Amino acid sequence: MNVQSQSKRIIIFDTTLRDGEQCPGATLDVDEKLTIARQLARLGVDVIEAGFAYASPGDFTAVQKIAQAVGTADGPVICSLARAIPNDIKAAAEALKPAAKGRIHTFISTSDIHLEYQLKKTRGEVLAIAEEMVAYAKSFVEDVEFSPMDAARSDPAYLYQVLERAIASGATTINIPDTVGYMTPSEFGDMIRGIKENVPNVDQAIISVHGHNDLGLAVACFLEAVKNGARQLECTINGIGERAGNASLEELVMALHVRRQYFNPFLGRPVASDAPLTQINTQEIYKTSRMVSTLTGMLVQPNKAIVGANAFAHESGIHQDGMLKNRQTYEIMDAQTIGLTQTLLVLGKHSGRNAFRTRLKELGYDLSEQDLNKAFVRFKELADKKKELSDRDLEAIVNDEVQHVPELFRLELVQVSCGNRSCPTATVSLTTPDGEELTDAATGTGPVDAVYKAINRVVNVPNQLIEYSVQSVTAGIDAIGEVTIRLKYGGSFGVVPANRIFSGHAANTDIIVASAQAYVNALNRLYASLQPVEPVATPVR
Ligand SMILES: CC(=O)SCCNC(=O)CCNC(=O)[C@H](O)C(C)(C)COP(=O)(O)OP(=O)(O)OC[C@H]1O[C@@H](n2cnc3c(N)ncnc32)[C@H](O)[C@@H]1OP(=O)(O)O
Ligand SMILES: CC(C)C(=O)C(=O)O
Ligand SMILES: [Mg+2]
Repeated sequence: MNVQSQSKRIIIFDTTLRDGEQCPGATLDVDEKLTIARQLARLGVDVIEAGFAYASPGDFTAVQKIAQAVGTADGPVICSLARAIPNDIKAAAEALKPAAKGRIHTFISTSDIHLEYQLKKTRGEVLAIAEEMVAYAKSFVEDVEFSPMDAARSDPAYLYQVLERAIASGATTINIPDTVGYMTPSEFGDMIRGIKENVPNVDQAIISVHGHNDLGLAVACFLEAVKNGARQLECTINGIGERAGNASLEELVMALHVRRQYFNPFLGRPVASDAPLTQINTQEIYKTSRMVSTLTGMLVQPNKAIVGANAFAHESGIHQDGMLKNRQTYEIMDAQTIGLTQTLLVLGKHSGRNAFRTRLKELGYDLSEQDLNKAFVRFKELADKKKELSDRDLEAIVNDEVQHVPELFRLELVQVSCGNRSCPTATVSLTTPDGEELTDAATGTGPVDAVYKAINRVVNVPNQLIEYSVQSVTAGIDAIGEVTIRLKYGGSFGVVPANRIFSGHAANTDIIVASAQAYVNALNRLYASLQPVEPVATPVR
């Protein structure tokens, strides 16, 4: 059998639930592990290393439950780690029983430093243990993986010998770990080529790689390994794991996806083939990343490749301009490929007019060139003070700088009666655009609601209040209350874009008065925008 050369695709072995969980503070309970395992199956990983069954009763149960619930015939292989010790292997075999496809992953160190100080054993003793324990694991399951721990710092001649014996004893996957993240990519590639060339029975097993990110090189090492014959990659979601973490699944998968034509020849495929190199459903990547981050409490740094908050966000004007003209000017992947809805154009001090105009249009403002320039000056001034400008900031800029709304309706009087034993009632008087003073009253769920209902009876423009906020701008009992209102047009004249928001703003020591003024302010903007096409006015009493 020539297992290795038959494999024209890359097997993704996820160890988030084993090595990933080994990072300080990332401990998961059984249910959390099960939740992640289900998501890993949706993501399409080939193998889930569900835990280290011997390590604790909780890990045993987690491996067992995952084997039962996720390890179905058409699901992933479920794997448990085990030291090269009979009791570890027995526990792994027992926990994996419910899995349709179970794998025991047994390991023992091969570097002199580990042999001398950790295991206190000779090379000959470790060779014999490896051989014996692989055979023992094989007595339980067909699928056995063997790892010579700290392979990267092991004497190559000894490493070849151990691997040959492990394969002869039944290992179907030989996994080559850079346990301490020491190697450079070309050295790692050379190590894999050395194994291919010097382990006589290597074709009877899949060559796998496992690596850590102590020098930030794990993914780069793995890609060199693929070029030299590795066909299984052991990795974790968000790259979590022991110390600086493991090689990150999303980075590996997307590197192989985006650059598949570069990697094709190394897998014996035609260069131009567009067929995926892994069976990962890339659209599940972002969701899986969020889930792992939430459940482990391990935050993802914003500039993390693929899944960081900034991975598909652009702030600088030149990039945003390019993106708006053609996404490929500044992106090598489509955000949708990893399950995000879209690329983000973040408006900040580095942004330019094109992105500013585009976002305003999305918010329903189609400004003339002159107005746009005016608003843009204000935008840059504000952006110097704030890291990121929200849609609300943009609305405020346009409202203040561009739309000098005439005071069509003017608040003359607002009076409320409320308390714990009375129904909140408000009376308002407004001067209308025709100069007439109208008064009306209404009851509501509270004083502000009553005021707004009374104002609506006078103004008579259908609208939907979508935000009301009140904040104090000075300290103490006599603080000034600042009220901000956001509303949408609720009618059907068809002249106001459906997404257009009208904001109103007012400050007063009496928050009921501030609320009434802010509302009238927003209604004036809405009313003004309706005027040229359809005179709604003539308030009906
Ligand atoms: C590179 C890796 O990621 S390896 C996996 C690391 N993961 C973990 O260690 C998490 C789970 N571990 C545990 O829960 C515990 O360490 C246990 C249950 C496995 C063992 O606990 P203890 O019996 O108390 O041993 P302890 O952890 O103190 O020491 C490890 C022992 O295993 C031995 N050992 C380490 N690796 C191996 C191996 N691959 N095969 C055989 N023996 C090993 C060590 O030499 C040491 O033996 P000693 O006690 O005779 O000196
Ligand atoms: C158990 C082995 C594969 C490991 O995690 C390592 O060497 O880093
Ligand atoms: Mg590891």
